[in-house]
Amino acid sequence: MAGDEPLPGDGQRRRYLIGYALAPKKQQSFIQPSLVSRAAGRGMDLVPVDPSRPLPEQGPFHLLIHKLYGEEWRGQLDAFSAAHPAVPVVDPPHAIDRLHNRISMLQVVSELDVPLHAHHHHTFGIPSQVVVYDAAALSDSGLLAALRFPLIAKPLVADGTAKSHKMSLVYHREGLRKLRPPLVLQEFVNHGGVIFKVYVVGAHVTCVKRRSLPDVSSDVLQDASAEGSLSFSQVSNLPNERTAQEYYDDMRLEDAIMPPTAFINDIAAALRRALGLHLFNFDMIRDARAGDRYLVIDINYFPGYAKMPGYETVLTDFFWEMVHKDDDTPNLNPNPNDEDVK
Ligand SMILES: Nc1ncnc2c1ncn2[C@@H]1O[C@H](COP(=O)(O)OP(=O)(O)OP(=O)(O)O)[C@@H](O)[C@H]1O
Ligand SMILES: O=P(O)(O)O[C@H]1[C@H](O)[C@@H](O)[C@H](OP(=O)(O)O)[C@@H](OP(=O)(O)O)[C@H]1O
Ligand SMILES: [Mg+2]
Ligand SMILES: [Mg+2]
Repeated sequence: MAGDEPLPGDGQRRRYLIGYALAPKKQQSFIQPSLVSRAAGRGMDLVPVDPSRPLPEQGPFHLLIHKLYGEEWRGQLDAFSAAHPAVPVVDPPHAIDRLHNRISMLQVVSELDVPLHAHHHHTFGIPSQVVVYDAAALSDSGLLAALRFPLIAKPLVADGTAKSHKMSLVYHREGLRKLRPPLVLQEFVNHGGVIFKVYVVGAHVTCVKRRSLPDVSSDVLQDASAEGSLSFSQVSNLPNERTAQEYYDDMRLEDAIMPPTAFINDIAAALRRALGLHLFNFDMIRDARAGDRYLVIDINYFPGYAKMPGYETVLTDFFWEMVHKDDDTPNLNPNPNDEDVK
């Protein structure tokens, strides 16, 4: 079995097998040779899991990481956990489910318990939003009364498909007609064209700045002849081609001041506890109307970690912690003859 074979010159060291079950695109971006070799250097072998084959035929694993959906896969994971309760599965499907709906995703943020007194005048929350299940509701003025234009229309379901990332910026009521429910209508909040992406890997937290949508001026909102809406997709993930406007945006990106580290860390830790997840990121914007107020607008399961600085080290440390979770003496060399799965 691959994971039980000692490497040449590594005879004294126990090896650990980490199974990953990822869609081909995710596998390509996440499983970089630099990550594989760093993990291997610490005794952990990353091996692909074939979701179409029974898990017991593969492994034995000391840790499973995954970003796959569907009943069949879920059944596989449930059976695996029942047979090997001590082997961590990162993360439990029921906990990931909450991030597949843009209402339940942000509900967690509104219920977070973070001791804000520790952060002076920094506060956080979510933008005002309503869920729309059918087209008739789009002309219900009662439903929209609680919201101020411009709005962002987001597909209710966030399941990783291209469709789930297709958004529209809606300037006035007329622009609502083109929309296809089920969706979330969320207030667009001006934030200086910069978002803060906070990557969480277990206890590790990294915040990076990314380009976002530019602010909407009151002129645009008052221009009745302008288009009622504008469609876009994954603005914070666009390729690096630069127009003149984008050069300008990048200058603003460099100038943008990061939120205080302790503030971000406290939100991340509280989210991690509330969600019961180890691997996710969240997007935060700074409300331009109230300088120290931050709004969480999106949470993603198992995001593009390869874009995070130093991802190999961070992920390798995380894997190490997970495979040694139940050890009494985590930093000592384990018994080389102990080949059992924990
Ligand atoms: N309420 C808002 N106010 C202002 N800008 C917003 C708001 N919501 C979203 N945006 C902008 O739209 C972008 C896309 O929104 P969101 O992050 O919800 O979509 P997503 O497709 O889930 O993104 P990701 O690729 O991170 O999964 C954000 O990165 C941000 O630039
Ligand atoms: O399409 P789904 O399964 O929802 O996942 C995406 C997330 O929504 C994005 O947030 C990831 O990009 P960022 O890591 O830049 O947030 C994005 O990263 P990737 O495209 O590099 O894998 C994806 O993880
Ligand atoms: Mg986002
Ligand atoms: Mg998202």
